[in-house]
Amino acid sequence: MSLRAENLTVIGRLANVSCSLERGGITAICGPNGAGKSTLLMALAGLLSADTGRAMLGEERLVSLHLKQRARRIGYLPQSADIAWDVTVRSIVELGRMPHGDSAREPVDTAIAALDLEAFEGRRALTLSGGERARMLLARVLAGEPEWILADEPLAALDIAHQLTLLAHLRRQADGGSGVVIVLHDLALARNHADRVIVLDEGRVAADDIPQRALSEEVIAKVWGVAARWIGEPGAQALVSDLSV
Ligand SMILES: Nc1ncnc2c1ncn2[C@@H]1O[C@H](COP(=O)(O)OP(=O)(O)OP(=O)(O)O)[C@@H](O)[C@H]1O
Repeated sequence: MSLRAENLTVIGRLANVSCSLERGGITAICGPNGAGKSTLLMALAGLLSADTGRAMLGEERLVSLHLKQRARRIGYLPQSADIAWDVTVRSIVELGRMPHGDSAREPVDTAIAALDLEAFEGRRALTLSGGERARMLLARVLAGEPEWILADEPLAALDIAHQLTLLAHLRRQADGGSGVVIVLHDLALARNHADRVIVLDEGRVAADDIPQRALSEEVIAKVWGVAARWIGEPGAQALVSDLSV
């Protein structure tokens, strides 16, 4: 069942954006600051109504889906999430089960293990570092076992080892049939790990393709205004830029 944006316009933020995503892969949304990435992700999560156009899950309009039903199918991780309660890490992860009305042990344990949080389970959530907190909040999303995982910059606060662990976990979710959509600023991570990349520029789709084409040196020069080139083996490439440009 596809997740789609159909001619979505949010005035001042997105202009006539269309895309159709299928489960079973990782899609990265990239673009400069203010390009509309978070706005598109929120619309695809059903959290924002468009001025014109619509976001659809299969044949249903996302904004008309019942909240609980939508939360069961789409797990959304915002860019910066504050924790309001002084409770344990495990209790926060268990909140991911709310749409199901249970606190089933197995998915909570799996999510905690996937994010390498076993040692923190009993800790008060408010005492975690930024990266640990980011892992906990993603574990909460995973505990809900949604069909779609939509995450806004989930790797930003993570060290390289946890970035790679998390990407491997998202890959397993995608291989298992989930749809994974992540906003990424790190173009090398997008190029090396996504199956597809949507590049936004000033609220419009500048590219929507396999990473090699969507993040070509030409697209990067046009959209980011940076002269950069890819080096290294396919799947393990780095982007180098000339600082004098
Ligand atoms: N609630 C809002 N009301 C009005 N304008 C907004 C609102 N949220 C974001 N914008 C504007 O919409 C545009 C797109 O914002 P958005 O957060 O989607 O960009 P982004 O690509 O995710 O940026 P970044 O990389 O900086 O996180 C920006 O110009 C932003 O200032």
